[in-house]
Amino acid sequence: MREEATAFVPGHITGFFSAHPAEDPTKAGSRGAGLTLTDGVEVTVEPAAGPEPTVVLDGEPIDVDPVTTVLDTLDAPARVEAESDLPIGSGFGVSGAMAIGTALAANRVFERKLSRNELVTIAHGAEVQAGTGLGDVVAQAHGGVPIRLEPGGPQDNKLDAIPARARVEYVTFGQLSTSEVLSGDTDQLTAAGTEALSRVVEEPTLLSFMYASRAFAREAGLLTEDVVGTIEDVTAVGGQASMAMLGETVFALGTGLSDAGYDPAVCATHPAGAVLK
Ligand SMILES: Nc1ncnc2c1ncn2[C@@H]1O[C@H](COP(=O)(O)OP(=O)(O)O)[C@@H](O)[C@H]1O
Ligand SMILES: CC(C)(COP(=O)(O)O)[C@@H](O)C(=O)O
Repeated sequence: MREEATAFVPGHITGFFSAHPAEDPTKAGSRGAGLTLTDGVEVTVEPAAGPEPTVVLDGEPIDVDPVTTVLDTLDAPARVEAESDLPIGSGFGVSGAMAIGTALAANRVFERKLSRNELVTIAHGAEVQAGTGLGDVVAQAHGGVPIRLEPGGPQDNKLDAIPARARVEYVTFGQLSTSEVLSGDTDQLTAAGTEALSRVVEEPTLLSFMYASRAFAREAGLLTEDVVGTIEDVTAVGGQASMAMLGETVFALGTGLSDAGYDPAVCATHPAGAVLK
């Protein structure tokens, strides 16, 4: 057994998505598109001192169901320490990042000898089962600007990508519970997500991704006053912004938010996917 291993996982902002439930959580998931980010989560795994696993995020103990499930599945009694550039619960896929980072690092520390696809499948299934996400894990494993054409883990889904990179700015106003939204009626959201995906498939550019994301945000009925006002401010100065699903967060390409007078966090699209360091 190794002493410890660390993985870096990019954050993932979903612009739009449709929900595709299935009995088997490794086959369930979402279609959609989003941006993976150079801001992300660094996850370090070491054997736990006692029999109980512990999970710590930015110095505070935390319960993240998908992480517990990943540790159980890998039979890895571990201490997981995560450092995040991004807030949890605000649409950046932090729970998914912790799940896949834990899977990659625990596989190494406990010498489980699973393949990358097997580890991504475990993390994806754990995230879907917990209701904390549907497509973040596979997007975060891929990197870039992934288009999720078919739902599910790596054995079932189909991914493409927008061949582009960009500076990304974001501001967060608060949290939105992904599991609450996903456990409600998702019909309207899925209809809007399907329409948005067909636009981006027809024209896989960042600009069409932003148009499709804004239309989705409007139609999905999830906008808050702060989010609407901020998107309008960016539009007024000729920028491109939309809402990060599912969080009270606005993201913009280039200098959209700073041009509109905000003081955003700044990063870029991530060129690769989750990696062991
Ligand atoms: N202080 C906290 N704030 C938000 N989520 C928390 C907190 N502590 C634990 N959690 C858990 O973390 C997960 C966050 O999932 P989610 O809302 O999908 O976030 P993200 O958008 O970052 O993936 C949930 O399982 C939630 O129960
Ligand atoms: C939008 C969401 C269902 C949740 O994303 P988050 O709140 O960041 O966990 C995502 O997993 C997706 O399928 O696109």
